[in-house]
Amino acid sequence: MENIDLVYLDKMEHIKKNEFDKTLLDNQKYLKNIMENSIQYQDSLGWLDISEWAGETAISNIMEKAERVRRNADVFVLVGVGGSNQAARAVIKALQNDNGPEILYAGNNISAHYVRQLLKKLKDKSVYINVIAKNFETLEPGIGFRVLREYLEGRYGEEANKRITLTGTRGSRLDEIARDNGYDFLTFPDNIGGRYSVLSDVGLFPMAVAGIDIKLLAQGAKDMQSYLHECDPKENIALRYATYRNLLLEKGYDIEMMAFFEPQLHYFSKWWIQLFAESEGKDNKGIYPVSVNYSEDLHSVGQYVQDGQKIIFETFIDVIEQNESLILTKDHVDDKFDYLNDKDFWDINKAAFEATIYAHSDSGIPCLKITLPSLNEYYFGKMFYMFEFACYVSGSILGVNPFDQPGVENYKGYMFNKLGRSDESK
Ligand SMILES: O=P(O)(O)OC[C@H]1O[C@](O)(CO)[C@@H](O)[C@@H]1O
Repeated sequence: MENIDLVYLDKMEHIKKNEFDKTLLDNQKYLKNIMENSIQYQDSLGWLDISEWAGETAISNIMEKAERVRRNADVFVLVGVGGSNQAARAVIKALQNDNGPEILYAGNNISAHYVRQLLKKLKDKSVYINVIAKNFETLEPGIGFRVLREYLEGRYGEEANKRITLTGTRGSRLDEIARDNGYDFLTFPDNIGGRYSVLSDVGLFPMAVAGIDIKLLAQGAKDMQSYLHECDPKENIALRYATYRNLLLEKGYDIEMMAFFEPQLHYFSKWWIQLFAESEGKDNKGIYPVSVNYSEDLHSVGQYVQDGQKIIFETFIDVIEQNESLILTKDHVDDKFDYLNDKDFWDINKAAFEATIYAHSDSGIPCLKITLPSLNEYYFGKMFYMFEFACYVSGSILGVNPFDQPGVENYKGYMFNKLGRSDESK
């Protein structure tokens, strides 16, 4: 199988070749530190070797449990927020085909309107849910679970417990609730934070329920792991990516914009945003990660990217293998689009991609291009592992702890006060 590739386009030479080579050499010390299993973040590195939580036994256990739900569910509701739902949602939204249960999402907002609409969608359907939360203190999944639990008990009575799977850390409140009520329980690994948890029960169980080939996804991640751990450091895509982005930050490029022309990648970019924002945005440091869904967003932020302040660099995802075809046929109306007759949407989209990256890099915007051989489970696995690894390297270069998120707690304190949470309910 081919690998993911990284190309850097920089017409104005913001980063000179010798500067890059020298910095890359210098940054190899961070890679070495990671490979030598630095003890610094030992309690957060359960994702680094995927065999710990996504080895063969784990995968077959997940598949067996998922098969029971797949056979019986019309609708499967994933209840979770942030690292607890983003990775599964990214893959399911991109790759799920028509067979298997419909996957819905709850516990990722506190909107009365959203939850009411969701409950309407469950009517007359066979409903199963999976609640995923590391500590089960976050408000969104907490009250999302309560609403759905009441709904399921109202509809199925004592049988409701067979329709509920909880994913939490061993010994957590969620674990106790599962034991007290006879719910199925999966493990949220203690040694993995939410945003790094895709290759564990957290990300893989909902994917398997949706019919995603999780074996292939784990294989992609495993191959990327071996490559990143064994390749020549000068070729290491994660080290190169981390080096480019930190050099660009030093030169005033404070915003990284992930850009793609396949809407299938929308939720993947949301996963990527959480990964880098929570890992690097601390101690008054970090690149601000955002994403754009081109070509649509060329008609909104495209103007700013091209002509606005030069504070943005773009990371394009270029999908190589054509995954669909739609030919524009000649039409009886003279709509002035005949120059596109017999052309495939795929090729028109590619032309838009090439024109955009040319126009942006030509006007001095530094552009990274990640070539993705195909949009399938295998390459999603590779991308997940590559970006997680790169985030660890990049956070180390930046000098921050890539595994905590102390800032998130701030607003929570004020919100809990407003809502009257007492110390006893902690
Ligand atoms: O799995 P939990 O504990 O509900 O946390 C969900 C998410 O909430 C956050 O703490 C942010 O509020 C993320 O870091 C995390 O992924």
